[in-house]
Amino acid sequence: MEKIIVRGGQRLKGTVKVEGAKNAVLPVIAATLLASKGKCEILDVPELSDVYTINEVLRYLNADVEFENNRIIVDATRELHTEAPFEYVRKMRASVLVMGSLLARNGKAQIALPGGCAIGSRPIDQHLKGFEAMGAKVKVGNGYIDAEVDGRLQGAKIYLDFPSVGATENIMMAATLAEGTTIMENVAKEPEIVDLANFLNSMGAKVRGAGTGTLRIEGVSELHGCQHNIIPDRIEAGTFMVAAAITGGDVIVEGAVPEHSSSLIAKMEEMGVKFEEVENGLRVIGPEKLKSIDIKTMPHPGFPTDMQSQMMSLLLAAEGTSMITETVFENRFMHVEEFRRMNGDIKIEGRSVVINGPSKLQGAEVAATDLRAAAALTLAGLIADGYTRVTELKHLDRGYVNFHNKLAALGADIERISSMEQEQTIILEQIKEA
Ligand SMILES: CC(=O)N[C@H]1[C@@H](OP(=O)(O)OP(=O)(O)OC[C@H]2O[C@@H](n3ccc(=O)[nH]c3=O)[C@H](O)[C@@H]2O)O[C@H](CO)[C@@H](O)[C@@H]1O
Ligand SMILES: C=C(OP(=O)(O)O)C(=O)O
Repeated sequence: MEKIIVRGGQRLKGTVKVEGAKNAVLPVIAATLLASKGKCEILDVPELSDVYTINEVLRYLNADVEFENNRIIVDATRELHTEAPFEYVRKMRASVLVMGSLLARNGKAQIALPGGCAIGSRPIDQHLKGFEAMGAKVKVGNGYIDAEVDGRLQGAKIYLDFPSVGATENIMMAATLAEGTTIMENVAKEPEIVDLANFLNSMGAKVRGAGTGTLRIEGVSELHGCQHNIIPDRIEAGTFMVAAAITGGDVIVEGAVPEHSSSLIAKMEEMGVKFEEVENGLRVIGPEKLKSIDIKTMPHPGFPTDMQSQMMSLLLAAEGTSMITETVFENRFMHVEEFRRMNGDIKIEGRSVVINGPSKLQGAEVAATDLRAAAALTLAGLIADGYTRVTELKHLDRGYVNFHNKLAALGADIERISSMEQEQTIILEQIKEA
């Protein structure tokens, strides 16, 4: 079983470069299915397992996909198939994002029901409500969602009950080829929504209002290929900001876009972390003592749920009592038990956790419960006494490229092992040291 083994105590220093954003590239790849003419070229693509999975979904749907050197070329000009089966959707929920494109291109889509996951039940009712408003007939049965429209989708007025990122993206993609204008209200405002809208517009779509609460999409009759650079990953950037802060380090996070991380930066500044804008990124300087704060996760521009577990690591190191309230996902505290195994003083109270810091963290074997938890437990390991072993790295690989190597380059004492033999060598070293 693969593990990350990290020994705490090193102050991080140096420069780390962030990759293209996972949550931007997945919808952009799904949107390439809309191009019935020409190829799409996507640059700054991170080499993540999720990217390989969505590429497989596209190939299954009869598109050609080449992926090399952080560049993807998609040719989706042939007639497309209409089904995304469970074997892909189970691996990665974002596979449902092909539904809007398929409905718009083919008038038909069959997608396996995604089901729940480690962070909550994650229904897709808002996606389906949007497709129905545009004239699709949606049936759910035998583990599949079947959506079909007679002729073209029709522009509609759609109000989302919650600013869901996935529903905003899926409906926006479908609306680009609809007849007439679609107005979407209470939509998500994440930077990844803006990136997708920019990509669609480069393909010939007419999407206005991305980044605000209302989107206006004038349908066009066809879309073509184009070239697009993916925005930097604000969650990976934020994870390295926390790595710098938790170790009292001094790190330049190259590619970090301050406006994409303003809530995170504001909360870390409240804790005493210093930020300096530098060319191409942000310098992050950790203080000697971190102050406790309260956090509530919210849709953008509120505090991102995808940084909640990493901030939990940081708050474990802060002086005093902090509270984190999770409002986006109903079950995103699975990592709390793992932090407790490291001697973290955390209590769950409904949708909040109370953290009494600073905890004297101890190395332990801990299991990642989702991709951000994998990163967060590794961050805690950077300051824990002794060795921390993080398992279930398949989660980490969904969202981070070369995480351990990037931390090692900043001075962390960390390695990733893939065999019992390697682990035994490390245990022998530990025994010798003790
Ligand atoms: C690939 C991708 O971009 N993933 C991100 C995306 O996930 P995702 O797009 O799945 O997240 P949503 O914004 O849709 O979900 C937020 C909340 O809305 C609920 N909901 C959503 C849709 C729906 O039809 N009905 C409904 O009830 C969900 O169960 C959840 O509680 O945004 C999340 C919120 O910022 C991030 O944590 C994920 O990293
Ligand atoms: C929850 C996340 O992603 P996904 O929606 O792909 O599960 C995440 O990136 O933290």
